[in-house]
Amino acid sequence: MNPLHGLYAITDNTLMPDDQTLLSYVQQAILGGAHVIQYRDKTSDTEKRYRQARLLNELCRAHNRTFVINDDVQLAHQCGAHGVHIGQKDSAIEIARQTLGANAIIGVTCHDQLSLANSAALAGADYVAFGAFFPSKTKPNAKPAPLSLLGEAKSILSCPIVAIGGITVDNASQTITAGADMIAVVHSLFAAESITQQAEAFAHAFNWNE
Ligand SMILES: Cc1ncc(COP(=O)(O)OP(=O)(O)O)c(N)n1
Ligand SMILES: Cc1nc(C(=O)O)sc1CCOP(=O)(O)O
Ligand SMILES: [Mg+2]
Repeated sequence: MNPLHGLYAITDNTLMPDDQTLLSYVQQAILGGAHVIQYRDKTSDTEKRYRQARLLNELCRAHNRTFVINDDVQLAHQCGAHGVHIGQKDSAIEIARQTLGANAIIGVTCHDQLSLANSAALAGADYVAFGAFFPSKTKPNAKPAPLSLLGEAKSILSCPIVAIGGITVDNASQTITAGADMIAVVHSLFAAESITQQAEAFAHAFNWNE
């Protein structure tokens, strides 16, 4: 299994408010074919975040899935995650690398800007993320990005490319055809009636389009 390819599932502290729901939803996503899991909890409950990050790390390791923490380099280090996803206002890539080591996976948000992706790649990012490609229920104010950006990025970057923002089963193939190696999804996956079936549908989008 390519650890940086396919469906990239991002958790949500509103849709999955307690430990049991979080673990159950993520397990269903994994069974449906999610390759990468990101723990994204925007609360300031340090104790809960540490506990949940450790639980998810165990689950992902047991299923041989890539586990990444959003924003928090120290939490990624403490819970033993494979890596961290950092935005333009989060820690610097150099700090994340120093803290997590040479083998850690460091992903970087690049919004709609190739120049940010170039800088991130030069600084050692393992993947770059662009978005938002469609209106997002999770982040309604995310700046829009054009699909053409994915093809342009593919032609100049050698690291994997993530597409994010409002991705659904219906529009996923547009991002894959345009050049995305991974599609990062919150709402359309974790608010689905059957998370496993929805993850399968996203995973199939890669088989049909590559
Ligand atoms: C895979 C992926 N791509 C982009 C983001 C957004 O990161 P950021 O801009 O730091 O915003 P927050 O997620 O922290 O609100 C992401 N988390 N994951
Ligand atoms: C966390 C995040 N970052 C974005 C960006 O554009 O950088 S869009 C987004 C939310 C993704 O959730 P959904 O799949 O529900 O739209
Ligand atoms: Mg962030």
